[in-house]
Amino acid sequence: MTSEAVKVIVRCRPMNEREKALSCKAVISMESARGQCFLQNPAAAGEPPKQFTFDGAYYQEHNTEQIYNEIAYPLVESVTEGYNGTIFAYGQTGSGKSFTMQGVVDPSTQKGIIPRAFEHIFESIQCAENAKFLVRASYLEIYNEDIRDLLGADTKQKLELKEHPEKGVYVKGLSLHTVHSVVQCEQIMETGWRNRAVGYTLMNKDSSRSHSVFTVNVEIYTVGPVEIRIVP
Ligand SMILES: Nc1ncnc2c1ncn2[C@@H]1O[C@H](COP(=O)(O)OP(=O)(O)OP(=O)(O)O)[C@@H](O)[C@H]1O
Repeated sequence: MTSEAVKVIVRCRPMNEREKALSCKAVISMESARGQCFLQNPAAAGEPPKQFTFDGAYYQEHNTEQIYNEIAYPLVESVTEGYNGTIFAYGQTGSGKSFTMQGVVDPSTQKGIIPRAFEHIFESIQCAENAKFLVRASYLEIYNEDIRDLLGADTKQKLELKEHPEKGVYVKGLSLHTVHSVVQCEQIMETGWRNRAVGYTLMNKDSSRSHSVFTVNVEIYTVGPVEIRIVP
């Protein structure tokens, strides 16, 4: 387990074509080894930059493989051991949340955190001795305060947020899909992705315009001394 319960990292993407065409200047610089990020006010060039420190600072040349290995790997590893974990991407439209979480196939170093987590989980399952696993996935979207099941029979139907005294907060009626392989996980991710509300913003022509939560639920049945750990 890592020492801290919550880690915060920052990632800066390269300029897009629109920003290049407008001759935009980068106001961010980073000292990645120290997790430091510097913001220069372009209207006050003489002033020292504002400085922020994170658990990780990833600049334009860094890729998702590095971010996964350094940040996500220990968290996903702990999930395969029976703990809960969440990876949460936050940022304005066009900042690269989908690029980091979902990623691209080419180059392979930029494959997203979600497909990397699939591979990681199924590799752990293959290596595990004396344990059986049940892996299920769900994918929901929050758009204009409404919750929709991206993998449900009716993806337009609004679902309700409920609270259970033992289970905690949950979405009533959200479908759970049993998956047996990385390929099945990828298919589910693609299906859900196609059902998301997309649109155009000035910053991003393929903006998702919504929040989404992809959950992998791993149940571990240890064979031998009776022990069952359920990871929602
Ligand atoms: N690290 C990166 N390297 C190269 N291209 C990137 C990087 N991050 C983002 N991009 C590109 O920038 C564009 C916007 O990224 P993305 O769609 O991931 O933003 P987003 O934060 O998910 O936006 P929205 O909230 O509008 O859905 C995409 O074309 C994506 O390919």
